[in-house]
Amino acid sequence: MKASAEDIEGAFDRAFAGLEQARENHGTKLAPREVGTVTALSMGIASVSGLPGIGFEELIRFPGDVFGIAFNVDEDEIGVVLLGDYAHLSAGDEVERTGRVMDVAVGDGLLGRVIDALGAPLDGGGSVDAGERMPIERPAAHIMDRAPVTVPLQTGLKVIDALIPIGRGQRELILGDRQTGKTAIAIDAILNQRGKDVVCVYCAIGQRASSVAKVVAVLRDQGAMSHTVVVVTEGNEAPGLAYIAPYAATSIAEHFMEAGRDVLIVYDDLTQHARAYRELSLLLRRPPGREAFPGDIFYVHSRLLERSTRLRKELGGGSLTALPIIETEAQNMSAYIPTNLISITDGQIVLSPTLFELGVLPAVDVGKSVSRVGGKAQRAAYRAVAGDLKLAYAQFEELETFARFGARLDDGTRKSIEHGRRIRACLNQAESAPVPVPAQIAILLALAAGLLDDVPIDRIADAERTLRELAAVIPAEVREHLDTGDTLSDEDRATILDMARHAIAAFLPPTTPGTGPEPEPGHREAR
Ligand SMILES: Nc1ncnc2c1ncn2[C@@H]1O[C@H](COP(=O)(O)OP(=O)(O)OP(=O)(O)O)[C@@H](O)[C@H]1O
Repeated sequence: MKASAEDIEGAFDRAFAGLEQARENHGTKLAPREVGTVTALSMGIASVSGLPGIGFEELIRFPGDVFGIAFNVDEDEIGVVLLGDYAHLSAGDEVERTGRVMDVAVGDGLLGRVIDALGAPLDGGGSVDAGERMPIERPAAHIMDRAPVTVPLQTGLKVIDALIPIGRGQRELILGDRQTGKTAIAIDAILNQRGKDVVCVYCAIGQRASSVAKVVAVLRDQGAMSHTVVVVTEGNEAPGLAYIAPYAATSIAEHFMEAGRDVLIVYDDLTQHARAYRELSLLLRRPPGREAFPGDIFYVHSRLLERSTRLRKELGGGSLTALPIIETEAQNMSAYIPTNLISITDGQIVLSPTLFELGVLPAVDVGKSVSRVGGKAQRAAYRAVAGDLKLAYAQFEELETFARFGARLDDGTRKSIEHGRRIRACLNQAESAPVPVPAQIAILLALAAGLLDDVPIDRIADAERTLRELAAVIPAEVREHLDTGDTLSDEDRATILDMARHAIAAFLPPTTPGTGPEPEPGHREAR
């Protein structure tokens, strides 16, 4: 006898009811499990078939708890970026959809920790105690949720705080050839946030383990780890990890920002990030463009850096300041990645190997460096002297070339060169030795007033140190004005200059009675 449609339907209903009963009896939930198969493997990439419902950037689980991100989603094959050691995988392995995108642990529990791009601890300090997880890719804050950059982020480096100031919420690129002190500048900026309620995230991308260990040791020795999270991917790891590291680090930083805190993030460096992405794209057979980078490399970096901002007061008023680092080759700032990043960021600090060799440290090329929004955030006391100093320094850099040829110089030119030399010497600064604001102001005021012009150049370093120490004895009410960022009154300025004049007197050359030292007629008194 043939079964009627009703009979078949009834049989299905009974079967489902049975299943439902079984589920209830066992207290379990039935969930579909979508599995596919690995069809091919190459360096850090797997091709997978049999997952028709997969979403873009969905996380896929491979055997041995290795995860991968669905990057190329085609009709019958998926290109997956592997996040971890893939040596044990082979074609034919079964993979499983997870139904979620890549996320990372965030929260206060991460402070003081060194973790990898997946959030696993690398410092041997036990599991990471984090309250929440956040996706690594998140939309940047809406334009109406952003506030203007008006609060300075002091780096403790005189040359930057005075001439290329950075504001909270700004993105300032650090670029230079290899071994020109790029990392040193970023680390000094982190060290200077001690006791200032600024959380720092240092993201090392594709670096040597020894370099990262050195940075972590400096942060630890100098007491800066308590406010810092370090996210690390090493050069020998899967390129997928290097690719996700800055996004994961940004989510960690954003969590603090959204809780109303000020955050500083350092990406060291995005050249390695771009190379990792190029490697992945070429393996995924995406068409190469300029310098073999894929066409969307600009978008990769712009969507990362757009997440740095300052939020409106109603949203907590937190900020995320980014210091991305880029390595140039033979000072070529017009290569693809440097030009992209220069156009994405709000300014750049350019480091010069020539200055580095001359012992001008930090080797900042002031002429090529710029901060497009930081000027508005700079403290008034700096602003009063920064313009004159920058002009005098730029003039000096131009004239210095002539002086090298041994040309005969007129008095005015010679004076400008001597003044410029003293500015350069005073802006010199050792590594890991940030200078507090009052000390910086004392030095800059003395410089702008020409007080140091008669000090022999070989004694400038000592005179600068004396001025730095002077900051400790500046009267409390003047210090208060310096700390709050108020405009310095004429009296405040006169007090500081008087103290500086006395302190510097010890470094002036001995003069025959009645002949000097003259009160530098060529120089303007500080306003
Ligand atoms: N202000 C400074 N005073 C003295 N030494 C410095 C200073 N800044 C950097 N250095 C030294 O210069 C060297 C290079 O510095 P750093 O590692 O920061 O450069 P980098 O450009 O980040 O290098 P890489 O290209 O390897 O990333 C280091 O040995 C560092 O100690």
